[in-house]
Amino acid sequence: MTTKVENVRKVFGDFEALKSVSVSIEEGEFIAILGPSGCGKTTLLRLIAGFEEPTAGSIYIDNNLVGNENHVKPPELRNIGMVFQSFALWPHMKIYDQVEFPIIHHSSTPDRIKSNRKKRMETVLKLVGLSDLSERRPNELSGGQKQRVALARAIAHEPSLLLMDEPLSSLDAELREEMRKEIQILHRKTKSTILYVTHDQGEALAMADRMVIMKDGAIEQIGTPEDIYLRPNTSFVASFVSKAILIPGSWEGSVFYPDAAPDNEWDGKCIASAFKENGTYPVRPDEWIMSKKFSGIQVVINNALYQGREIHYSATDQTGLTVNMITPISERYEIGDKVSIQKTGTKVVSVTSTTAR
Ligand SMILES: Nc1ncnc2c1ncn2[C@@H]1O[C@H](COP(=O)(O)OP(=O)(O)OP(=O)(O)O)[C@@H](O)[C@H]1O
Repeated sequence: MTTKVENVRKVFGDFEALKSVSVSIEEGEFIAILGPSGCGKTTLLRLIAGFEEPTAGSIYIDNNLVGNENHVKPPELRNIGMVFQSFALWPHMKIYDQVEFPIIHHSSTPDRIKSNRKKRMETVLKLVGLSDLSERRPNELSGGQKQRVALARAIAHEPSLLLMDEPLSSLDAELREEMRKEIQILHRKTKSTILYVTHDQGEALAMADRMVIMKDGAIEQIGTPEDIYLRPNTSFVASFVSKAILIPGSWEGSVFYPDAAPDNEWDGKCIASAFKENGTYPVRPDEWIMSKKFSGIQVVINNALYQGREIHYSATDQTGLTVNMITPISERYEIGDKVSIQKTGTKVVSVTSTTAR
């Protein structure tokens, strides 16, 4: 019962919004699609939903061909549920009727649900905590409650695939956090397959079983959150997801020598070949250590943001490269301080310095 996108291309006029995208989603998986604005996330979701026709390639849901350049099965005949960023609720309809709508009208709704409609409605409304509000209309609900109606409507007919397009983007930070948890609980309870579009890396890292990282209409990397965060395959994934900076230097096998501190040796066994080919090493802000006592890349601190448990420093090296660092609160430096920075795990070369604090 997988969903498969095979070599799907989508062209609008003379603009190629998707360039031969392929991805296979297993039953019950939570997949987050992450990428900058305009990279084709929504287009991919709309193609899977059946709102768009592929220019080339094929889409399969539950092993059935649902779309290619000659044939597009309409959304209501695909076994899917959808949640949009705008909620898309009908203003004059009671919550109960909104949630019941797909059970009655989707031809893919299983007969056991159609014939036990009342029971299913009780279950779904309870699952999203709306049992007491079902007689209300959308204008009588808060943002979070409306979001839950949209979720309930999307899952009521037990779709095999749930498509969510930035479903939390119109909620404030607190509600967003709460709804994130609810979606995760819902996923665990319903075991539905979820395709979740977002451009919030924290959200994707926290929620997904696997992440699909897109750029310019193509997939850059597919992997678990840990793979993507710790072992990016491309410069784009390293900087977009992990906020890594690419340090220039030279590679000898799996050892890296940064240009700015060539006596330092960085272990690069887990670094992808793309970085070895372009002579860089990706370092995340939390991977730096700073000191006046060891030899490393010399930088001058130009900004320090106190964040309670940690400090976010920004510093510039002699070439003008700006490095962002997150360090424990115990390490305090002033703006204008000259310090050495090294990647954690590097063999430390001590220097005798009278300026050491
Ligand atoms: N119907 C259309 N006609 C022409 N161009 C379109 C159409 N739909 C999308 N595009 C273009 O295709 C590209 C991908 O759009 P899409 O909405 O998929 O991006 P996105 O990654 O979801 O972006 P965002 O995060 O801003 O929602 C964009 O450049 C967009 O302008």
